[in-house]
Amino acid sequence: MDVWWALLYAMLLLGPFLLMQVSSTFKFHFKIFSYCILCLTLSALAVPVCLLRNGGRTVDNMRIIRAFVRTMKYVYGLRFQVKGLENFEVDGPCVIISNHQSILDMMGLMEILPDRCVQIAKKELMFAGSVGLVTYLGGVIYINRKRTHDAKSIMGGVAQAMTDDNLKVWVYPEGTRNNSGDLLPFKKGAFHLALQAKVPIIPVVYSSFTSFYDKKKSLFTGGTIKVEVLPKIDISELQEEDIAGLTERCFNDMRQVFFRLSGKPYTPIKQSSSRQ
Ligand SMILES: CCCCC/C=C\C/C=C\CCCCCCCC(=O)SCCNC(=O)CCNC(=O)[C@H](O)C(C)(C)COP(=O)(O)OP(=O)(O)OC[C@H]1O[C@@H](n2cnc3c(N)ncnc32)[C@H](O)[C@@H]1OP(=O)(O)O
Ligand SMILES: CCCCCCCC/C=C\CCCCCCCC(=O)OC[C@@H](O)COP(=O)(O)O
Repeated sequence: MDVWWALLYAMLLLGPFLLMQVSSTFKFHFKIFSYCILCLTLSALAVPVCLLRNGGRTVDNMRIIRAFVRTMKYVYGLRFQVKGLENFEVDGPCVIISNHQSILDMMGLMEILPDRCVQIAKKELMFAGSVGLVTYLGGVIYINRKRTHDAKSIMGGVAQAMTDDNLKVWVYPEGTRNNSGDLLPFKKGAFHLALQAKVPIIPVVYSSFTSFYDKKKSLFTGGTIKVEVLPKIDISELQEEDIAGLTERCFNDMRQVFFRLSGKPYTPIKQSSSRQ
């Protein structure tokens, strides 16, 4: 009999806790699901607007996509505090690099996206229904990350297009989403691209999402994201052999700003020693 009483007490004590856990996990997944549905719906609305305004695949469609995506932050209670936007005022093309934490980054990207700017994306995005179609219409450049050789040759073509069509290119040098509260070591594609196109690099840093968005804790609430556009880095004097140093410099500079914006103490590490 005592065992039954003990079980009853345990259920009464643990029940609400378990229910809360289940409901917070459910709420998290529901919010992510709703985000995807919203992206698919807005993309489906944006596609005909892009086609009617600009006829087909062109970077001019990015202005339309940007206008649609900028409305999404209100749905999720996100605010952006942006500093250094004047650093985007460069004459002609450039490579923009930024940290990548989650699919929510699309809102931060579109919040500050300069005109005539396309992004480098994994090719899988092309098959994401209306989202894939709208990214195609906006001029997004797709790469196959599993085939380094193909990715490199596509990036080579991009360097030429940047100067021919006066394009800015946005690259996530971490190469994947990373919500760990730190930066992943940078891949080198963005730096080769800047050197091949002979254009400056503009780093952009977003503060850590972990206080309001954390997959492991099923946390997704509203919050403020601090964004800083850093001064351009001139690469005109650099050669191929300087790429490792340039990558390291950008990684360290951005990591330092990332920790400052996220209100966390900075501890230096070497990008090469943090490679996985
Ligand atoms: C209307 C409502 C809409 C709703 C919302 C929807 C969408 C919004 C619309 C539009 C926005 C779309 C935004 C999409 C964002 C998507 C983000 C992503 O998909 S991130 C993932 C894809 N991106 C990347 O991977 C970019 C970063 N990666 C790289 O740059 C890589 O370097 C690489 C080119 C992919 C190669 O990968 P690898 O793993 O092999 O990298 P390494 O850096 O280790 O390089 C190996 C070796 O090669 C040398 N190298 C690299 N690049 C080059 C080059 N271009 N030329 C010559 N050599 C190169 C490098 O130096 C290494 O050699 P070594 O070690 O000797 O130095
Ligand atoms: C009929 C087909 C239906 C397909 C349904 C697809 C569902 C997806 C719908 C909406 C997703 C909205 C995502 C917005 C764009 C996100 C871009 C992005 O952040 O990609 C992640 C990529 O940077 C890195 O990928 P990994 O972290 O390496 O993985």
